[in-house]
Amino acid sequence: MTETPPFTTPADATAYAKAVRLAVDSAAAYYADGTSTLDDDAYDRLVRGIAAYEEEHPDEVLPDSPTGKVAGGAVVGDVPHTVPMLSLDNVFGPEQLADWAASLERRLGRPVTAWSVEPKLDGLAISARYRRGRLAQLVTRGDGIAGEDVSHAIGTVVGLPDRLAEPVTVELRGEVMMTTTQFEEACAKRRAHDGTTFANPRSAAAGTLRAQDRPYVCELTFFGYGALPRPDDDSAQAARLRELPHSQVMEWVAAQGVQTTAATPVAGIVAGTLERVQERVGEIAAVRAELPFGIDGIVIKCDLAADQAQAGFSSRAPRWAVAYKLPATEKITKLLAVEWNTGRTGVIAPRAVLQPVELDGSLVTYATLHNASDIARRGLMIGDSVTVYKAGDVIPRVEAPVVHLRTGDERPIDIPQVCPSCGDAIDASQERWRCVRGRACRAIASIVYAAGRDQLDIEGLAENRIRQLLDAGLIADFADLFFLTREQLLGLERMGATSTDNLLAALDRAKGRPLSRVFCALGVRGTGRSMSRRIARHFATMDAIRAADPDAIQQVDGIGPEKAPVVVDELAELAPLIDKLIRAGVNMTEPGATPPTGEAGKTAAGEQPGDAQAADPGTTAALPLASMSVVVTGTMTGPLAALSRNEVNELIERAGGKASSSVSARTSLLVAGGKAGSKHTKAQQLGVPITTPEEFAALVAPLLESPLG
Ligand SMILES: NC(=O)c1ccc[n+]([C@@H]2O[C@H](COP(=O)([O-])OP(=O)(O)OC[C@H]3O[C@@H](n4cnc5c(N)ncnc54)[C@H](O)[C@@H]3O)[C@@H](O)[C@H]2O)c1
Ligand SMILES: [Zn+2]
Repeated sequence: MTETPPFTTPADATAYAKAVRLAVDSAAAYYADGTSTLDDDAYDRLVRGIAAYEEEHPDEVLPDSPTGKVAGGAVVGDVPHTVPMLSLDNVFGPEQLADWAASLERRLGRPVTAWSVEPKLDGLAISARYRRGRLAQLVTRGDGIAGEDVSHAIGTVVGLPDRLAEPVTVELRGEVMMTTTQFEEACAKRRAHDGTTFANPRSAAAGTLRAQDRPYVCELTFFGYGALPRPDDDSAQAARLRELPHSQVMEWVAAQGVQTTAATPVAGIVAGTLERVQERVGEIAAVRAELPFGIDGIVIKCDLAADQAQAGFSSRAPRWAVAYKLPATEKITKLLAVEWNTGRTGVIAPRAVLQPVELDGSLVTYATLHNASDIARRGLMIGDSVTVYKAGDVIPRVEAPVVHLRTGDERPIDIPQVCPSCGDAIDASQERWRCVRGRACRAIASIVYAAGRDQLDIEGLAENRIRQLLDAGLIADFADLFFLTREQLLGLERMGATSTDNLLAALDRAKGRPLSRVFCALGVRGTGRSMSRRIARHFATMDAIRAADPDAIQQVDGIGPEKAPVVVDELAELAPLIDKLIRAGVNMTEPGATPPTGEAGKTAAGEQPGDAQAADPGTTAALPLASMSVVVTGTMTGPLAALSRNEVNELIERAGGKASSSVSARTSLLVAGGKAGSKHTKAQQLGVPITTPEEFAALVAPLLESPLG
């Protein structure tokens, strides 16, 4: 398997010239404001094709070819750099990394003593010139030899102080970027100003840094990755900075009050071996999706100044450093269609159908479009080229149309006038559209969900039977199931005495399920299985849940200020259904849980957040998985073999732990059964303890014996 993404070599001189033109134009647009018609992957493949052609036809190389040039030769500047600001060469996998290291060591004639491994921040390079400790000038990279003065941005860049701790004259180099929060704020400001947004954080940062006369100010972030004394500075301080290993230069930078990645989950490290380098690459890749800022790879450098000095530079990049590229999280593809679906709760949501595209290692065909006003705001059309983003476990989303790729054949997106499921009217009073029938619109879906194995687990109640009951007018929601009589059931077609008695018995068992299952069966928007368990454990009774206001609901782990009012509203809407369930004698308590203290009718638990959080003191701390975050993957064996994944998660939570679906640096334990895949690899990379299903069953043995409800 080759590690380099595929590329096409131009067939002849004409195709080569065309490719060079496209590359130069794209790079010019990319560095100006990020409006390139190519995504990074397509650009990189284009340039590799150009390079391959030039290797075969060295006498045909065009003067404006992007190969061997910083920024593809597409950018200029008028402020000369004291030391060139270069690009980085790329590797795409462990073999290429090993090849690169081997050729570097051949050049040095000795092994590299130590490697420094840092995240490759996805912003733009900047040179920050300090004079006697005061920030005097900001210069972009430009063509590497000279950049553009952007000193007007001084004061808007978090992490780049006006004054250093010491009155030194030094040039700091690093990346200017936008964190996720800064990007969202910037988009909101721009939307309020002219109705448009930025395509992505990188181009937002590029545009913001160069913009001089915007009526609104957007905040940026700086992370340092280098410090250079002036070439003519012969002070002891300057000599020291030139001789220190890169890792210690970075400590000095941080001590000056400048932000580095040291305080982030992807802090730079020093690695003694290439194996450790590769391991760190895996660790950084594993947490990428959870970082509050974008990275597009890992930078590997010789740590020692002597190694760097001896390795030197090519015209485009240092020979002592390389960028290990991670798979792209953003690509341009075609919007083929928009589907509108009415969900279980009556919400009508648009979904983008895309020309399939590989993002962060998986093939993406659908992406979320949020709602109708979002589509209008972005001005999307069918047939548009759109940028799509996906990283880790996030749901892929359409970011923006690439407007200048339009051909004129694009068509407006049809916005439904009636509910796509039942044809009734749409309630468009909120951003999130709903069928006026609400949950009743898709009653069948709600009932199938409620009867499912992870909710009420009503054995033998298949979808066609539910449809039959709905059509016969015997039920309208799932609470009605509990009022069905033997006679009513016997009166149905294909329903014999045995099936009837089995179903009635199954319904009787379902009435005794724990509150977590009953709550989950309600299908409250924004609460799935694990959230339902947390809510049930926190409040212990349905009465307590219903009495909670948004503040009180927010005491539950994972419910924020946005979700809390939705849960409260949903419960109000579901009140008749819940009342009916209570009348039917369905259990409304969570075994083993105690209601929050101070809970007496309508008490606002928000006034005593401390009390509310300490829901069941003492008891949880003694449980085998107290305060542990546990992830389960692969096929369960031994005592766990008979349990569904949801039941294993319930077991984890009964044992005091938190069941999670993805491995991160915060995971305490991975239970890995047969055929465990990427989660197992990720846990190994992160050093998360791994256990077998059998060992895990032994650990939670006392709780395994208790009934599953
Ligand atoms: N879409 C397009 O049309 C288009 C056009 C041109 C370039 N590009 C993209 O830009 C890339 C090449 O651009 P480039 O030369 O600006 O960057 P690069 O990928 O060659 O990397 C060099 C840059 O990495 C940055 N960097 C981040 N973290 C660093 C660290 N810890 N240490 C040192 N440097 C660090 C610095 O800004 C440095 O200038 C291409 O891979 C391509 O994907 C895209
Ligand atoms: Zn409807």
